[in-house]
Amino acid sequence: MIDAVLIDELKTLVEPGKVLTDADSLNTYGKDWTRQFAPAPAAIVFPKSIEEVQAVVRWANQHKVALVPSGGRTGLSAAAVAAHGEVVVAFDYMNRILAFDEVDRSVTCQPGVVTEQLQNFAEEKRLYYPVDFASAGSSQIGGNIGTNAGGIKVIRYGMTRNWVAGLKVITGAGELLELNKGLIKNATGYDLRQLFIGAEGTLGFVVEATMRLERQPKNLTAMVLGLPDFDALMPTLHAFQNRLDLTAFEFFSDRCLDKILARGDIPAPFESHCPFYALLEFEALSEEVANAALELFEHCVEQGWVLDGVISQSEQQLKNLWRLREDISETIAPFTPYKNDISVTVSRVPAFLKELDAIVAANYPDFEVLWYGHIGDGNLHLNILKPDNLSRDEFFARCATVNKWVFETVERYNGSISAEHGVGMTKRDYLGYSRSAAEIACMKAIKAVFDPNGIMNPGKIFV
Ligand SMILES: O=C(O)CC[C@@H](O)C(=O)O
Ligand SMILES: [Zn+2]
Repeated sequence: MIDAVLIDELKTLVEPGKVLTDADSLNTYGKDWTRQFAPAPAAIVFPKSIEEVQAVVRWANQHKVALVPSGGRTGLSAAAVAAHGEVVVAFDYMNRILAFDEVDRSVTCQPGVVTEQLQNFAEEKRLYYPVDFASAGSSQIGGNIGTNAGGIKVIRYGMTRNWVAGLKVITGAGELLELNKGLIKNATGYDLRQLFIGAEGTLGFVVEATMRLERQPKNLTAMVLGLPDFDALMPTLHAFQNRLDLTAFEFFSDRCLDKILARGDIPAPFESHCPFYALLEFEALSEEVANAALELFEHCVEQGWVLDGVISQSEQQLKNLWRLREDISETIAPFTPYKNDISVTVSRVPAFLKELDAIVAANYPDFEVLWYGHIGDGNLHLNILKPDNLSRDEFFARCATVNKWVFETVERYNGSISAEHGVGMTKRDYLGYSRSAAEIACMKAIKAVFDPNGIMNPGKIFV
């Protein structure tokens, strides 16, 4: 347990007022969006420089105090939750863009830079930061790197990992490492940068990141298609992918759409009611491309894969169509959803989905089950909504009993029990379904190298 003397010592390492211990701050900074674990940090510290982060980590080593990193707190796996008296290191005051290089097309950021801030900065430079998701307005670059954030454009641009050109980190041992230094080519042995991406702060803290930028997409155009069943999804994806370079291929069920439309602020895509919807996006670079999209639509209708559809004709329509998909997570949040974020290779999605849907239907006959996700990446989000008559604990306990069947299916399909939300505390006990015992032993050994005293976000990913 951390006593007042230790907290006073911590206060000397940062600027005045940058250690908070009031109940409100502990509650706010001690949790992420999972809301599944009660936050109980001992203090929140806000460093303003690399040197201050380093001093905090050294102090934590000296006194064996556990540290939890905190960014935009939009995570969905409880990786940034401090539930056991840890000190939370929040990067809100390290939120500046430090440098831009137009030749390298790179931008150097402090970890607290908000994703949207980077996206807007890139736009000002007539470039593009392509990692995007609904929480881009709050999530921070440090957290995106810690979780290797994915989102809605992965089919074309890949995960955050693809965009990290260099990192400065403070390891759990308190050392500053400068990893890869923005290079494209660097064949000098182990690429330690990659270890810190997706490590959920268990090896050290990212204190600076050089991110790559891309050319801006031109004339982005979205289509929302209504589909009769799951089976129509993959042939539709293949048909479009064969002729168009897609920037997104997402899907959601009618139940998701019902929840969105019930808000009353987003128009329905079209009148027909369909069991499933796909949202695809491409750059309409020429009339030929636009015509190809329409031909593909007609082809899919003829094949019986698509029942109805709409194509965006303006920037506003593009935005509205995207909201049908992007706003699902936030819209269903008040229904206390039980979440699963799973993936398999794209070719295995149809069989996998069928098996899972049967498991879910058999085990949750009285629950409302919502399917959506990044189907073009093989990534499904399964959300189960809590019925009013069940307590939160009862509901989560019932969902957890079915996890075993879901994860066994994931394992049989060589899939992942966490496609893009990370492991944190929510998936920790299930890691063995996706990683072998030998792999987990290697991961633990790696952690011991960078974090010999086990102070960096302990209890996340594995115990
Ligand atoms: O809340 C979820 O289950 C998914 C959130 C996010 O990854 C999304 O794709 O909308
Ligand atoms: Zn997602």
